[in-house]
Amino acid sequence: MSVRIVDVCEVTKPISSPIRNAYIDFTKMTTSLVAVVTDVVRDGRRVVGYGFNSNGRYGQGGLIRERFAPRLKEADPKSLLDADGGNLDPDKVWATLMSNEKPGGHGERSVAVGTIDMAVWDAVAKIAGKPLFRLLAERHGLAADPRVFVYAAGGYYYPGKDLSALRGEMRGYLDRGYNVVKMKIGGAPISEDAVRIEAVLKEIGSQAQLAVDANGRFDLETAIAYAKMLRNYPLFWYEEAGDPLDFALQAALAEFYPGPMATGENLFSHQDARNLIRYGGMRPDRDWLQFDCALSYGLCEYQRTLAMLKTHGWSASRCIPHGGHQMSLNIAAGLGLGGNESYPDLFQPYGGFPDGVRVENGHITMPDLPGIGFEGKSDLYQEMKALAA
Ligand SMILES: O=C([O-])CC(=O)C(=O)O
Ligand SMILES: [Mg+2]
Repeated sequence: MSVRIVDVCEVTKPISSPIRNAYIDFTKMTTSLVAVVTDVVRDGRRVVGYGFNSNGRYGQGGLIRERFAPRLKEADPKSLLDADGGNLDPDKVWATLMSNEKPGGHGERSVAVGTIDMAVWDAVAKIAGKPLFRLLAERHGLAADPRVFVYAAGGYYYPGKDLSALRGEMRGYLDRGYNVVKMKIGGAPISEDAVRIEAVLKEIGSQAQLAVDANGRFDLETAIAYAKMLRNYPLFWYEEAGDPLDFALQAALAEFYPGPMATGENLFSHQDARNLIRYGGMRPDRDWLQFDCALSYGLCEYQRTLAMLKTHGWSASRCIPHGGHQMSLNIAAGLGLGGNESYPDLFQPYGGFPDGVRVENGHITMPDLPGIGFEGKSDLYQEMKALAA
């Protein structure tokens, strides 16, 4: 049996809402939805792999349609296959996507490639007839753990949102089974943010822990001022204080903030991730890494990032990716990450879990669906099917 990619389709979809973090609002946010259509038939249906990019970087239709999809469609189909020709080889597909691309400058193209890569892995696992997390665990000689820690991200600035609305939002997450919640900081004066944090801490009490996210807004002086305020609270983490590429700022901050810090969602290659590990002063015993494969060249690249972390003494369990998608849930369950982000009320239908999956004590259990599991989430699959089925 041979496998052939017969089409790569893309459509750009809105994931807009009036929310705001310290850096951007999401009133015009979009995502690319991609389908990699194969000529393989499973259970009477053509195998189609699906992917989309995480929130925050907009759709990548131009790059996908003009540069990356044509490379796959023009490639010799045999050059994309694994050793026995029975499935696609994601690394060979990745190398084809990245042919004639210079090193460095990892910007939008890492999002475009990450989106296609998600669809390729979905197709590969479906052709293998397995959930992606089981396929990944097998390939790495690991035991899959379908139980994955998830936390509820939200707490955005929103027109007219007062403290009681913020508290109500957080209460809603606790009611849905989460025990870690996240809110935005840095989009208001520090005194106001301190009041917001106190209000949330009062609401969640001992039922949950709070993480805060500055979205890269602060200069060193402000990051330190916040560190001095935040260190008075037992926070789950202090996220992305300064510019994602300002490793010196991140390293300096550790002197002022003994608690856990998190960053990495805006680093888009294993080389950028390596620079954070080399120069960012991140502490493998307490800090968290948030690289998101759907923004950073996909799972092929994420596996290189995990290998790099290992050589630097970091455990995969320190990774809790940004993005709230099922792709990272599979990586977490298959490769032993520390968990995954989730946005219970945002970016639908792309984020979240298959229908019927519930959060219990801050964890979900992955159902055994072939591929990434998108077919188990009916509102999402509806959009995917409309693109290609
Ligand atoms: O607001 C955003 O851009 C999303 C974000 O940082 C997160 O989920 O950590
Ligand atoms: Mg963040």
